[in-house]
Amino acid sequence: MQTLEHLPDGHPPVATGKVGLLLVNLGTPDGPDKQSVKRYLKEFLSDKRVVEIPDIFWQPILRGVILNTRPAKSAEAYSLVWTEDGSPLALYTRRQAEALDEKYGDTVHVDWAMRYGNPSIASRLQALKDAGCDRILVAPLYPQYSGATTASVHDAVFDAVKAMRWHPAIRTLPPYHDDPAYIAALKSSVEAGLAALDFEPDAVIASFHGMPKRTLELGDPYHCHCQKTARLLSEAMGRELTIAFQSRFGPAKWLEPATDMTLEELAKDGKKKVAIFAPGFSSDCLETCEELAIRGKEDFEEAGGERFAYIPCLNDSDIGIDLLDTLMRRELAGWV
Ligand SMILES: C=CC1=C(C)c2cc3[nH]c(cc4nc(cc5[nH]c(cc1n2)c(C)c5CCC(=O)O)C(CCC(=O)O)=C4C)c(C)c3C=C
Ligand SMILES: [Fe+2]
Ligand SMILES: [Fe+2]
Repeated sequence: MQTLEHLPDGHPPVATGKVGLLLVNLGTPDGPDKQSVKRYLKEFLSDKRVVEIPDIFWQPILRGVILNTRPAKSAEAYSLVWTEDGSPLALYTRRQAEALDEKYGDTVHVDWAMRYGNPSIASRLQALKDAGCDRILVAPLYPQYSGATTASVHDAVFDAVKAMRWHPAIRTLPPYHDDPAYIAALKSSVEAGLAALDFEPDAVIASFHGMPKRTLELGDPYHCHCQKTARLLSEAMGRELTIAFQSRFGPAKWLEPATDMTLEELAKDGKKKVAIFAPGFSSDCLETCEELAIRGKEDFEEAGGERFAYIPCLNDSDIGIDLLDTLMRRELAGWV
C-alpha cells in the first residue's frame, strides 16, 4: 500500500494504490436459532428486489404472518446443516476468499461479504478502502443473473459508496452462466460425482433456485440463463439433464417444473435412481444441504425411488477455485 505524500496540514492520512476483490453471496443467519433467522429473514424479505409487492401490502404480511411462523421452521432446517465453523454458505464463501487471497498474494486484497446479514457489504467495502484499495472488483457469486440476486448486490454496493467522499473505482463481475470455463468446471465436477456412485442414475437433475414466474414475464433473464447453462452442460457432457426449479416461496406461481414434483414424477415413472446437483449455487447452503440432500431424498424415496445421490456444489474444491481464478483474472485485467 502507498500513502499519499506531501499532504497539506490537517489532511487525514490516505491509503491508496491497492486492488481489492470482494466476493459476495446471498447471506445467512448468524446462528441456527429462531431470533437470528428472524433477523436475517426480515432484512432479506424486506428487499424490494426480492419481494416486488408494495410495502403497504407486503410489510403487514411479512411482520404479522411470515416472521411469526417461518423462523422456527427455518431454524430447525438450519440446525440440521450448521457446521462447527458456521453456516455452510458462510464457510465456503470465506474459504473461497481465503484460497484466492493466497493465490494472489500482495497483488490483490481479497475479502468476502453477504448481501444480507454478516459480514455486510458496506463494512467490507469500507475495510478494503481503509486497506488502501482504490480499485475494487465486486463479484456477486451468481452464475445466472437475476434482479433478486445480482442486481440486489449492486444496489447494496452503490448504496454503500454513496456514503463515501472518495469513491473507489468499482467493477462488477458479469453473469457467467454460459462461460466455457464455468461449463467445463461443472462438467468435471458432476462427472467426478457421477463416477464415484455405485449406481448408474436413470436421471440426472440440474436443480436451480426458483423465481416467481412473473419475473420472467417482466424481462428478468434468470430463466433463460438457467436454461442455457443446462443446455450447454448437457451438450458438453453428452447426456440428458432434467432441469428443475427449487425453493418455491409464497402463493404466487414460480418457475416450473418444481424440483420436488420432478422427483416425485420421476419415481412414479419408474426412474428409481437419480443424481441431483445445483449448478446455480457456487456454494452449498441450506437450499442444497437440507432442501435437496435431506428433504429431496426423503420425498423421492417416499414416492418409490430407490437410490438418490446429491452431488455437491463447486465450493472451495480445486475445480471451483480454478474457475473463480479464471473469472476474476479476466475482470481484473488492466488493474493487476
Ligand atoms: C442462487 C440464486 C438464488 C435466487 C435466484 C434466489 C431467489 C429467491 N429466494 C427467495 C427466498 C428465500 N431464499 C432463501 C435461501 C437462499 N436463497 C439462495 C439463493 C437464491 N435465492 C441461497 C443461496 C439461500 C440459502 C441461504 C443460506 O443461509 O444457506 C430463503 C431462506 C431460507 C428459508 O427460510 O427457506 C428464503 C426465504 C425468494 C423469495 C427469491 C426470489 C424472488
Ligand atoms: Fe492478497
Ligand atoms: Fe433464495
